[in-house]
Amino acid sequence: MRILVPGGAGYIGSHVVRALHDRGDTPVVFDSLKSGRRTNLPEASSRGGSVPLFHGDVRDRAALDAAFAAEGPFDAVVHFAAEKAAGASMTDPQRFTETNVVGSTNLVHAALAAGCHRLVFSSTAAVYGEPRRVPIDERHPTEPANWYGHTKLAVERLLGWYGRLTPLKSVALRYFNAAGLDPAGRILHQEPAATNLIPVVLEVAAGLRDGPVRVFGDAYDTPDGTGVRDYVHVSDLATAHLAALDDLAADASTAGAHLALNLGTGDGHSVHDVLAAARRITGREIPSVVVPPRPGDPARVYASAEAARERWGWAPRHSGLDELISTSWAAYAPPA
Ligand SMILES: NC(=O)c1ccc[n+]([C@@H]2O[C@H](COP(=O)([O-])OP(=O)(O)OC[C@H]3O[C@@H](n4cnc5c(N)ncnc54)[C@H](O)[C@@H]3O)[C@@H](O)[C@H]2O)c1
Ligand SMILES: O=c1ccn([C@@H]2O[C@H](COP(=O)(O)OP(=O)(O)O[C@H]3O[C@H](CO)[C@H](O)[C@H](O)[C@H]3O)[C@@H](O)[C@H]2O)c(=O)[nH]1
Repeated sequence: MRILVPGGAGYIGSHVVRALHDRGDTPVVFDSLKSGRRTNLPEASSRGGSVPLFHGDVRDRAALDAAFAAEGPFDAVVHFAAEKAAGASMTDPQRFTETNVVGSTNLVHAALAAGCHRLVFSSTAAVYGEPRRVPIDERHPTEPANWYGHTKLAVERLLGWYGRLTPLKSVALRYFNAAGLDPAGRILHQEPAATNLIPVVLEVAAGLRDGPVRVFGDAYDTPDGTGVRDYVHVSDLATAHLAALDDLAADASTAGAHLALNLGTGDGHSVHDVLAAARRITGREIPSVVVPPRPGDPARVYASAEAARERWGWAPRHSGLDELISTSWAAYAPPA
C-alpha cells in the first residue's frame, strides 16, 4: 500500500513509518518538522530505499493538495500531525485548534478530493477526561479535561459523521501513555522539551536536565500514593496501525464507517515504579523529590484494550516496564 503519513517524522509516526517500510508498504511522510526529525526516517540501504519526506504544514490546504498530486495516489492516510502538550492547550488554544482541528479537516478534505477514502487517526486517552471508572473502555463517557482532548474528540466526531456522509472510512486509535523506542535501536528520538515522565526521568539520569525528578504528588489513592498510568510501547502502537490499515482495506462496508479503539495494556505503573525501574536499568542514582500534584492529573488511568484484541488479535508485546525504559534509554545514554 502507498500511505501518506502526516506527522510521520515525529516520535510515534516514525515508528509506524518504519513498520510500514519493514513490511514492504510505501510510506510518504508529510511533516512541518516542528518536532519531528528527518533522522527518524529510514535512509536508503541494502534493504530498500529511503522514505520520501514532503515538507509541509497541515494548516496549508494547498500544500496538502500538492502532496496528493505529486506523491499520490495513496491507498490510505495515517495522520499523526498535531500539537500534543495538554498543558499548553490551555494557554494557547488557538494553536491547537489550527493544527489539530483545522489541519485535520484540511487533510480529510484533501484526501477526499484526491479520491483517498481510508484514514487512521491518532487520538488519545485524553478524550475521556477524569476517569469515572478503570479500566477505561470505549463506552466510558468522553469529557475531556483540557482543550487538547477536545480537539481530538472534535476530529473523531467529524470522522464519525463523514463515515456516514462521504465515502471516508476511518479508525481513531486512542493511545494511552506512549513510551519506549524501536527495540532494534534504529530510532533514537529524544523528545524536544520533554514533559512526560519517562523522558524526564531519563534526561535526569543522563545528566541532561538540572535538578531532581519532580514527583507530582504522593498522596493519591493508589498503592504507593503516586499517579498510575498505562504505558504502551510505540512498537506495539505501530502494530495496531498496521492492523487498522488492513481492516480498512478489507472492510467493504461504507455505512457508519468509523471506529474508535483504545490502545493500552490494561495495566498501570506508578511514578515510583518507573523511577525504581529506571534506576535499576540505567545504574544511575536519579534523584527525585515529591512536589504538589500537577493540576488536573487523575490518580489512575488505564485502558481496557479488549476491543482491539477482539477485533484484530492485537496484544502488546514490548510494553513491559523494563523494555519501555531500556529501549528509551538507548537515545539518552552517552556512548560507553
Ligand atoms: N506521545 C503520546 O503519549 C501520545 C498519546 C496520545 C496521542 N498522541 C498523538 O499521537 C500523535 C503523534 O504524537 P507524537 O508523540 O509522535 O508527537 P510528535 O510531536 O513527536 O509528532 C508530531 C509530528 O507532527 C509534526 N507536525 C506538528 N505540527 C504539524 C503541522 N502543522 N503540519 C505538519 N506536521 C506537523 C511534527 O513535526 C511531528 O513530526 C499526535 O497526534 C498526538 O496527539 C500522542
Ligand atoms: O515530571 C513528571 C512528569 C509526570 N509525572 C507523573 O507521571 C505520570 C505520567 O505523566 P505524563 O506527563 O508522562 O503523562 P500524562 O498521563 O499526564 O499524559 C499523557 O497521556 C495522556 C493519555 O493518557 C495524554 O495523551 C497526554 O497528552 C499525555 O501527555 C502522572 O502521574 C504525572 O503526574 C511526574 O510525577 N513528574
